[in-house]
Amino acid sequence: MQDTFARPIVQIDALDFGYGERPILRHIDMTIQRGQVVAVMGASGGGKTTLLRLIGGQVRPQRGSVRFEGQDLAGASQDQIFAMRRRMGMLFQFGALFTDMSVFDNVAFPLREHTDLPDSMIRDLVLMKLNAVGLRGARDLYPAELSGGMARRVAMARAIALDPALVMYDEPFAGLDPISLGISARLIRSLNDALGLSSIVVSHDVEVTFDIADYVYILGNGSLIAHGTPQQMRESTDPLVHQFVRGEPDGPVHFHYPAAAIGDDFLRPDSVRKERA
Ligand SMILES: Nc1ncnc2c1ncn2[C@@H]1O[C@H](COP(=O)(O)OP(=O)(O)OP(=O)(O)O)[C@@H](O)[C@H]1O
Repeated sequence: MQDTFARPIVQIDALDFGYGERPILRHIDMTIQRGQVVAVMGASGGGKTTLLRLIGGQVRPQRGSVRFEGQDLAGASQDQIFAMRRRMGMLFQFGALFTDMSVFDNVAFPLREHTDLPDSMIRDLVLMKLNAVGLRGARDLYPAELSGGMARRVAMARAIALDPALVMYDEPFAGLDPISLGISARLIRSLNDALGLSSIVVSHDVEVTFDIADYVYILGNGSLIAHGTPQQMRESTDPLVHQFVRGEPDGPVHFHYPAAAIGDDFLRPDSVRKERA
């Protein structure tokens, strides 16, 4: 019993992954401890969403392993992967609610899809989840009638509908105003603690994410460049971490994708003529 609680919910070892020939993630080691909110951060296109897809078993590593609750996804059958996925709640970028369904039906959807529970029990479970995100009273509204922050909270209620062990949030704060952003962040933390979940939050918002995270992994150029507590990240003297934490435009990570010198691309009609010839 002791071991079950001590064992990390997700363990990633020496993982390499690429789409086709193109490497995306290199030699990733990561541990998500039970009960924690863990942030995965880093520059756009760095492979954060891909990492969530690897944990969800939607794609498989080329090398290394991903274990969920001790079970290696690589050796798992499709049925075992489906069973594992039922223990994971996912909230994708912008929540993606079904627009033709009410708030109630959106949250009921995974329960109707994955269980044989009677309607009366589904009703109670949906109202409990909506209550947890403060929207029990909004059950009959449709997504078009919700603010961005409310829609995000409905998506959270749906992500926890099946009582998952792990919830993965992909950019949960994207496009939210500062107040809704603060509410969503506090909610991720309080749902995690009240329901005994473990959470992974992919986000670009350093301040708010550091506020709620127990541990942070920072990805850069496909590799892990740093990990530690938010405090350790803030105090880091590593120039990459420093640039990331402070959102500085200049530093080891360049704003421009590698390109020819500006003088070679502009202001030289002769070179344009040469290219066209
Ligand atoms: N299905 C796919 N097939 C091929 N390449 C893909 C696929 N999905 C993503 N990529 C590429 O993999 C790289 C990593 O993408 P990913 O979405 O994981 O990054 P990210 O860190 O989540 O980015 P962002 O912060 O902008 O959402 C990107 O260059 C992207 O173009």
